[in-house]
Amino acid sequence: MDFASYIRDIEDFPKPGVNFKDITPLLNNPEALNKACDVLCGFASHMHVDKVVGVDSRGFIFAPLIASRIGAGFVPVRKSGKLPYTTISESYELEYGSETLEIHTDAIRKGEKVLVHDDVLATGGTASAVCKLVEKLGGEVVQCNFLIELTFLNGAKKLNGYQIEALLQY
Ligand SMILES: O=P(O)(O)OC[C@H]1O[C@H](OP(=O)(O)OP(=O)(O)O)[C@H](O)[C@@H]1O
Ligand SMILES: Nc1ncnc2[nH]cnc12
Repeated sequence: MDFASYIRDIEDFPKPGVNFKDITPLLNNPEALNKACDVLCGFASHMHVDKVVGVDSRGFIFAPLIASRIGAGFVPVRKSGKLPYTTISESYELEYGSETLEIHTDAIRKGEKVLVHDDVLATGGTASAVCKLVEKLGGEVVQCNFLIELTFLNGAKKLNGYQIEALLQY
């Protein structure tokens, strides 16, 4: 399937100079949505995964679908102030700003195998902050998987040592 034909480029969003990859046309098409989910699950078919961590907010679209299909639990990592129970946090820089992410302290147990999912890997700031949160709780990141990797922003370098998979690379 030509997944790239379902990704729309939006120039200068959310800031001048950023070419935003809009995934909503892919989500809007039932066949593309289902097949994209198949591929993302396929990336993890050879490994045991206890938890799939999805990143607020676009990471929440596929992460629970992947978790449900592969028989893992889903863990939301949220922007600060949104999670109600005890949290730990990490601050980071991303392609167009800076943010703080939080995770519930009881979301991952020591030794659990964790798949980190997000829609886009750009500079890698977000995903590397998520990996730090998982590891602070004693989890082992077995894969970071994305719908889209923007290779020219070198996010993979920031995730050095982690297995990275992406459905589409630009
Ligand atoms: O690799 P990076 O440079 O860190 O960028 C990638 C992150 O940027 C986007 O999230 P954003 O913070 O825009 O939030 P959203 O999902 O709520 O739109 C995207 O969904 C990733 O989480
Ligand atoms: N260029 C981009 N398009 C969509 N999401 C992003 N997150 C960070 N950079 C992005």
